[in-house]
Amino acid sequence: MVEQIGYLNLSTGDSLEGKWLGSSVSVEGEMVFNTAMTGYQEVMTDPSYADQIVTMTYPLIGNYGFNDIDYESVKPSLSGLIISSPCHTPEHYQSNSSILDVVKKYKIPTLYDIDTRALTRIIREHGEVYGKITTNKNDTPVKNTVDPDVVRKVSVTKSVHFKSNVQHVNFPSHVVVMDFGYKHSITHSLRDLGCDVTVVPFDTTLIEIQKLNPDGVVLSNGPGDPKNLSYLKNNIKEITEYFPTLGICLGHQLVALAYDAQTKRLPYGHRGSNHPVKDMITGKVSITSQNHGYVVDMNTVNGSDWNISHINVNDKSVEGLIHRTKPVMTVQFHPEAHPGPIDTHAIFDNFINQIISKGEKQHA
Ligand SMILES: NC(=O)CC[C@H](N)C(=O)O
Repeated sequence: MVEQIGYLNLSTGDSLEGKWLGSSVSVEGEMVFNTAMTGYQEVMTDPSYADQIVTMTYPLIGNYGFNDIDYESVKPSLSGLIISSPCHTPEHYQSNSSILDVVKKYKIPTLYDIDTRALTRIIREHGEVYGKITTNKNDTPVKNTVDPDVVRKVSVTKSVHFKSNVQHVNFPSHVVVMDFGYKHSITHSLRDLGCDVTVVPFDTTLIEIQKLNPDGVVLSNGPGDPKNLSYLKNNIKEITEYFPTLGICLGHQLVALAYDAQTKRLPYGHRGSNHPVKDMITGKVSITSQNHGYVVDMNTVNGSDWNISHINVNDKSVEGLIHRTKPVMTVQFHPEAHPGPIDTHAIFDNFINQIISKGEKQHA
């Protein structure tokens, strides 16, 4: 195989030389890094990475291949991928393709033989970094290549219905998932607990959701700066006033914005599968899967309406909110995991318990 040289040019002025994996297609994006040691398939197919170039800090990528089960979306949305060593001889009983097959099939611009740990240090030092994968060493990236309307690119445009995976459950549960770029594991988790699920476009109104007659609503994860969706504030607030609601990641940030809290950019994001989070009610610390560049600013949360339910142990940022009177809870981390530990999977059980026990008070 003839190895073709490619460059990752950064808005910091740095240029890193690597080799193209698959075809040499130039692309720009926001530089982010993920520290998970496994789960590259789930990371590459999580729609929250749209418009971003993802650097995997773990050096060997592709060693257990790709399978049909672990796709988190229909197709990858990330702009580009940066790795150290691709494995061309995967070993796993479920594997049916290699990293090279996948980046070729989905035309993901990818460079390898890059010192991803050195690159991560640059991102950590500068915080907001944009990059261009290119064959031209002198091609400089444009500042901020994240489309303010990026969620529209990954959301469904028509609703999709899924049946529960469980035959006999003793409660009727139909959950609407508002799709800001949802990971399939969120719907799998709900269906495994006995819920029928309808995934609806991100801008579906309360009235349209009421016509579907769900028992609860989940606001999904998704890409971009949550403030770009501030125009949905009133609709999201109305939904939380009417239905038991669970917000996950972007969904959590949007509920906070709907109640006049503010979000802010983290210095370089939390992306990986070993982020410790403390449950402020039980005191228990769980290891969580995370992928976010923004957080809710603790000082702007209205304490008379909301309790902070979870805190990040490392940087003390807000990781969860629970409404004092309404059945509304939100988490910044990923209870559905994929990749990462399932320590916080009970968040879904809590949500279903909220649906069951909400009584009449929400519509009053
Ligand atoms: N995974 C997500 O939902 C990410 C939320 C948001 N785009 C952020 O980066 O903070």
